[in-house]
Amino acid sequence: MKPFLKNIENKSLILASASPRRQELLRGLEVDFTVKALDVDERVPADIPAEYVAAHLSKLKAESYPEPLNEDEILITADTVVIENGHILGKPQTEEEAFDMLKSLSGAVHTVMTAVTLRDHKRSVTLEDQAEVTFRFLEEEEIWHYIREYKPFDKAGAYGIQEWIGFVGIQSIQGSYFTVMGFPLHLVYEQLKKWS
Ligand SMILES: Cc1cn([C@H]2C[C@H](O)[C@@H](COP(=O)(O)OP(=O)(O)OP(=O)(O)O)O2)c(=O)[nH]c1=O
Repeated sequence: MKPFLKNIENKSLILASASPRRQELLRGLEVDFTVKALDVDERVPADIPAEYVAAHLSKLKAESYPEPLNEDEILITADTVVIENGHILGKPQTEEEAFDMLKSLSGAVHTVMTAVTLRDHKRSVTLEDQAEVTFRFLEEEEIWHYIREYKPFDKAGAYGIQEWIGFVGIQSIQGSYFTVMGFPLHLVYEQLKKWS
């Protein structure tokens, strides 16, 4: 297939992300890329307001890339946070923590923010997007089924919109599905289109 984006044909895209969802979604833009996993300490200073955390961490991931970028390379990093009542819900560490997170999201609206940073040898841009997600009321048995069968310990807020709990539990979203899943493709595409 001939890709639509011609201006980046001679570029080497590097997705610095361990997330299989981001890899799957970036493939959808008809671009070739390599994947490098980064080891970044994602603890955030307590004084950063919740709405700035995704941008902060996506920039930090881009800055942590260990090698200088060649002229033809474009680095892409991202971060997703779930904000519930002004508080960040990160990745749950235990089943109990996952249960508490999903219980707090049940029957309520929360915000998902994803930031993406694109960096080349001379510039860096961070783009942000957010979506409002409404969960219907979740029964405790439904929450436990999801945690035990799907083990959402690698997901912010303890859920994946692209999995069972998303199918049965999400009543509506306002914003991009892909932003909730962790990678706002339309923003990445628009930025790649501008860069050559
Ligand atoms: C809310 C939500 C999050 N997620 C995922 C996206 C992210 O992978 C993860 C949030 O953690 P992140 O820290 O954004 O990403 P990551 O650690 O998985 O990968 P990396 O830092 O290497 O890029 O939660 C879903 O898959 N579906 C969802 O509905």
